[in-house]
Amino acid sequence: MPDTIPVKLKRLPHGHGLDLPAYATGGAAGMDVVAAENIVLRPGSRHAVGTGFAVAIPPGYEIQVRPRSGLALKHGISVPNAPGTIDSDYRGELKVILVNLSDDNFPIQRGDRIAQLVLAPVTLAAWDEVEDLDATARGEGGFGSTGGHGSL
Ligand SMILES: O=c1ccn([C@H]2C[C@H](O)[C@@H](COP(=O)(O)OP(=O)(O)OP(=O)(O)O)O2)c(=O)[nH]1
Repeated sequence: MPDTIPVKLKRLPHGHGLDLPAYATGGAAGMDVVAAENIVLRPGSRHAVGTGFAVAIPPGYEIQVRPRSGLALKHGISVPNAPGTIDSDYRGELKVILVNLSDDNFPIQRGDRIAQLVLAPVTLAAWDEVEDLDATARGEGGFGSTGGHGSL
């Protein structure tokens, strides 16, 4: 079993009675998180869905907000900013931005599992500004420079 990291969580008034984010299986990487509100997501629309809680993530970590594959595949419900970033110094309500990519209304009930949260370590970069970068075989090639999507 991986180590667990304590993360402080504060329920907000409208979050009382809801399930806390939880790992659905022993090997799950993400905790399923539930909606704290009822809403109908119309085709093509987006909404920042409240979860009813705020967190204090330890320094050196972030929480990533990721879509659930079942909702994406069956209903076209995704997280347009995936993975959403919850910073360790953020103290507001954790929200899940959802987008409805289907042609049908998608009703969300309070308590429905809408996304998953992954606690992840953060590595900070320190820029080292230089005049020249080391040469590589790729060079400036990118954005399809190695060919299309056919096999190599
Ligand atoms: O899916 C998300 C993404 C962000 N946040 C919260 C936590 C995060 O720490 C804060 C800021 O997010 P981000 O840095 O992605 O937003 P921004 O558009 O750059 O806004 P800001 O200028 O407030 O940083 O908003 C959420 O609750 N859910």
